Amino acid sequence: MTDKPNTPLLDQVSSPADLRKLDPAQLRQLADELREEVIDTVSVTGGHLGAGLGVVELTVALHYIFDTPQDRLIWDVGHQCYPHKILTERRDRIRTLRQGGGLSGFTKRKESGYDPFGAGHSSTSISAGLGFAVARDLAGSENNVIAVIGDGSMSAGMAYEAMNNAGAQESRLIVILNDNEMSIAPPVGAMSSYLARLVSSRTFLQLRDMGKQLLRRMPKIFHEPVSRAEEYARGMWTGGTLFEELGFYYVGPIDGHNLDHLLPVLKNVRDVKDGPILVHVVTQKGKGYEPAERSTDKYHGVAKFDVVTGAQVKSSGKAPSYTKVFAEAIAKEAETDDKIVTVTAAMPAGTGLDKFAEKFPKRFFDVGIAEQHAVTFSAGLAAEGLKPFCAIYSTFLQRAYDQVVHDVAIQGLPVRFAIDRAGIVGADGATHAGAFDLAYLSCLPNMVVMAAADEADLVHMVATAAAYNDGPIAFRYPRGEGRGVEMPEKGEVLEIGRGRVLRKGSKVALLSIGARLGQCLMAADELDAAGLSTTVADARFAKPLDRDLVSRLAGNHEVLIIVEEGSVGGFSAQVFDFLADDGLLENSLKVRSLHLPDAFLDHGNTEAIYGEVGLDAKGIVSKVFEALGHQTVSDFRRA
Ligand SMILES: Cc1ncc(C[n+]2csc(CCOP(=O)(O)OP(=O)(O)O)c2C)c(N)n1
Ligand SMILES: CC(=O)[C@@H](O)[C@H](O)COP(=O)(O)O
Ligand SMILES: [Mg+2]
Repeated sequence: MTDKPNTPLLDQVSSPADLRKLDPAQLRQLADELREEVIDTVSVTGGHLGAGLGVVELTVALHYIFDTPQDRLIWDVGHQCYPHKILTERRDRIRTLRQGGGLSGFTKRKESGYDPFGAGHSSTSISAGLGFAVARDLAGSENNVIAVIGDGSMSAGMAYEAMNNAGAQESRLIVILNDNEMSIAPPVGAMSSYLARLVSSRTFLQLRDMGKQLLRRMPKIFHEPVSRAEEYARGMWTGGTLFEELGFYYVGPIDGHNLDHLLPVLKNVRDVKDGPILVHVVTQKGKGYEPAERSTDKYHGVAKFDVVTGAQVKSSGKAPSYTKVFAEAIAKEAETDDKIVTVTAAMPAGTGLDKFAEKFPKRFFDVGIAEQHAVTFSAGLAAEGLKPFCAIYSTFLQRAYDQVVHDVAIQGLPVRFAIDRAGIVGADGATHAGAFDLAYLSCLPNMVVMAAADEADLVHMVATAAAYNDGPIAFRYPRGEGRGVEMPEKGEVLEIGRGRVLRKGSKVALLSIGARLGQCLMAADELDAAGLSTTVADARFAKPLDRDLVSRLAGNHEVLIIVEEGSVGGFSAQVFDFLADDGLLENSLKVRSLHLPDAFLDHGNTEAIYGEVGLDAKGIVSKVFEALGHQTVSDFRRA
């Protein structure tokens, strides 16, 4: 392709096929334009910025050297894939990123053939890549498989399980380790220190030692005359690393922003015909955008922002976020209880525990992206008499389910699970929605499960969890701001398994669990106004269920609506089970439940999603009329 004067190169490149027509000398300009496009886009959509900026050159080089989509390119987490989306036929929709009906903020199979594997959660790429590689071998195909994984994501067990398996297989798999010395926060752990040492200690000596061994696999670069760039690439072959011990060929470290280095190395790697290979690429998170480079989180995830100043749009801030309320409450409890310790799996800011860490550095543990370990580590702490608060997003706790069951619940250990982001999360979509915790925790013997109806209730639940020592206890709360209720001076210890009635009526009962309570109260206003006297109750506990409360609601009302921001099989299922067992469904009671549908909900505006699934006041009112056999309020009035 010829470079048209004054025409941005990016305008000529809508697919990797277009990209491959460019001269290598043009790729620098293309990368610069791509970076600008990413910044510009995220300034209007918000989203994950720093990670994508760090892999602009890598993205260009990968699509240039490899024959995507025939060659399978798998991005770990997928939060760094915006440059990839722009280059793979999605530039025209890039400004719909993370909006309802628009592009996902992560890789997604159903969105594009260039996304062979979807993600959102970390550390899956090597396992998936090995699956693709083995399937290719069984089919007798020749395509390459490339997994790109970050240094933070390398801390998770899955990555080691995958390397352990890949290192023992003959399958040809390319793993690119994108080392930017950052997770969301600065990375923690021995692996992170090891990578830092590896980067700073590479020497030519190791190279020569490994030369012979590599010769077998790398005939091309060692036998053919080489250009200066290839000479550089050759200079990067080293040995004796942890990765080599695991059976990988290790290449690197290389400067991931230097296309003159990336291109020949990737080309040579492409031409290796067997075995797993790991290319260690060093990049800078937030590269090329000064406000991101200089910020401590490298603009990992941002709201909409002003491109010139980097200033992000602030939230309306009417009420404190649940995360902040949790962070303050746990710090307060810890002041008077030195047994309290906190654990996060690489989300110190996301869970609010960074504030706890400032106050109690010795009682705070960031274990890296390692949810399974976080849970069992907490179990060990609890077994020795400490009071661990293990703060994990609902969606990420899914990864540690066996640890919750086997290491915590069966042994009845008093681990306190602070489950943030429970319910709809909006722009991150299905991979991050906290849909299932009520279902997967309430079915476990020995478990106490609470859900905060508002930010004041969350303070009480923190106090309750701190005081409860008889077994595991969990409390869930949603992403975002509270309802603006009055805050208590101090958390009050709640009676385990006891709900509360907020307003009393006689015809309709709304039994809410969690933060949809506000919508239930609004619905009750409407129902009362329509002549349907309405009770609103807050179950507070999904387990143990307040059977007395449920019996009273069932016995004294004509309609009972159960409202929860959770999946099928959650709180409603527990209530139905009890109603059926107790014979309470055998009278004239009309019971309905409002929960998340049996579907994975795509990303979008949170309020819009509530409307779509009927989990707002309007949906609750409609459900009541539906139960009474009327479609609308007017139908009801006419009847
Ligand atoms: C299982 C899981 N836990 C936590 C997260 C939240 N998370 C998303 S990206 C990220 C940091 C990843 O670091 P790294 O792989 O180095 O990528 P970088 O952002 O530095 O490019 C974390 C902790 C996640 N997506 N999945
Ligand atoms: C990619 C990822 O998993 C996280 O960055 C996540 O998007 C954070 O979500 P919150 O913004 O809710 O903390
Ligand atoms: Mg990183």
